[in-house]
Amino acid sequence: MLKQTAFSTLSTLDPIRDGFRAAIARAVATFGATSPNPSVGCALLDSEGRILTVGVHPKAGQPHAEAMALAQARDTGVLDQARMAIVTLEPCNHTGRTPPCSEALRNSPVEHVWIGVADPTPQAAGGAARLQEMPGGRDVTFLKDVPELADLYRDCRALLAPFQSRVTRHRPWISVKQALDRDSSMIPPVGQTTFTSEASLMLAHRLRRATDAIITGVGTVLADKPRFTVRRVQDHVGRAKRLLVVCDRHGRLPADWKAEMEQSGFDVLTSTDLLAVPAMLADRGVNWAMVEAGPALLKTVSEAGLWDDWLTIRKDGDTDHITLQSRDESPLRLLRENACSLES
Ligand SMILES: NC(=O)C1=CN([C@@H]2O[C@H](COP(=O)(O)OP(=O)(O)OC[C@H]3O[C@@H](n4cnc5c(N)ncnc54)[C@H](OP(=O)(O)O)[C@@H]3O)[C@@H](O)[C@H]2O)C=CC1
Ligand SMILES: Nc1c(N[C@@H]2O[C@H](COP(=O)(O)O)[C@@H](O)[C@H]2O)[nH]c(=O)[nH]c1=O
Repeated sequence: MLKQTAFSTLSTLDPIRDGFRAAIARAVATFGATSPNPSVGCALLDSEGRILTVGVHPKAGQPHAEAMALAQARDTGVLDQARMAIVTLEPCNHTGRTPPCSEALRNSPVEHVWIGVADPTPQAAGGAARLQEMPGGRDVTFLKDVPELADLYRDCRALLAPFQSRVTRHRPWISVKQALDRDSSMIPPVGQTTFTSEASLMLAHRLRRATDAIITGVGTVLADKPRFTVRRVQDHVGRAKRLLVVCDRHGRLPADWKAEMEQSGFDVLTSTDLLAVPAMLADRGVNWAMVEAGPALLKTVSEAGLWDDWLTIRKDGDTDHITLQSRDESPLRLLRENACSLES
């Protein structure tokens, strides 16, 4: 049952749940497009809990999710019906590249703001307090205070995890994707660079789309001459250049392959020290990086605890057996669970 407020006409949390689900699903599709900013979604609901519109932050420098949702509602003539805003991240309270979302919501008919997670940056935090400030204050509820919506709180943390990782740990969220053949070998048959199923490759390409950087080893480059492009799913239109870090201690990286990769939209960097790569990527605004490397580099990644989630795709008959080792707030779990929203 909802806490009764002067304006609350809802008798269940279902519309709030649906609003968060829609905002999260749409925001998941922006993974890989927003860095150095986070992926954020905002749903506007009317007094009956019907979703009026869902907005996302499409790209750094463009409007935030709240501003997008309010603009969409205005453009479609439903803004005056908006009573609740559901945002996966606390509305910002500062003038950055765009004006504060706390003010935009205060200037709207929205009476109640539901917030997924608090903003982890000191510059942007304070939006909830500003929304509640009298006179003209709005009701604010944080998901962490609603035990019935704990699953959505977890999903909002997963949505923010790449950004949160960069700003609080100065390293991107790091996802490993490892394909294993039936005999547990990572080495593809002669003449091939991959051996997993079409569905698994689709997931691998979704992960490429969602991440800002790929970390690989020079052994993989020499063996496979991989393309590392996003092919099986539609990539973000006009996305920033993706980074490719090749761990290479002895300058073995072929110059012609590097030039080809740069032509196909990568910024290619080399590193002689894998352990220094996370901070180097964070310096460049990378929120989420994936590792596509052979057994030698993966051994160090594992031993150094340099990963946040680890996807193992094991060939198993005609299908593959996929396991994900991760913490609660894994964005890769969220990506898998919301796969259909990526194709829309
Ligand atoms: N199944 C799968 O998921 C995948 C399979 N593969 C397969 O793996 C094989 C290649 O594996 P492998 O030879 O192990 O290649 P890797 O991609 O693991 O690259 C190994 C190289 O990385 C460099 N390196 C290792 N540790 C560090 C470190 N701490 N800092 C900096 N550089 C480091 C070393 O370069 P240096 O020699 O300069 O010291 C080493 O030779 C290929 O057959 C490929 O097809 C590749 C990717 C994924
Ligand atoms: N073998 C293997 C993978 N291997 C990774 O994919 C790279 C090839 O990428 P591309 O050139 O873009 O097709 C290869 O070099 C290695 O990094 N990936 C998988 O999803 N499944 C697989 O079975």
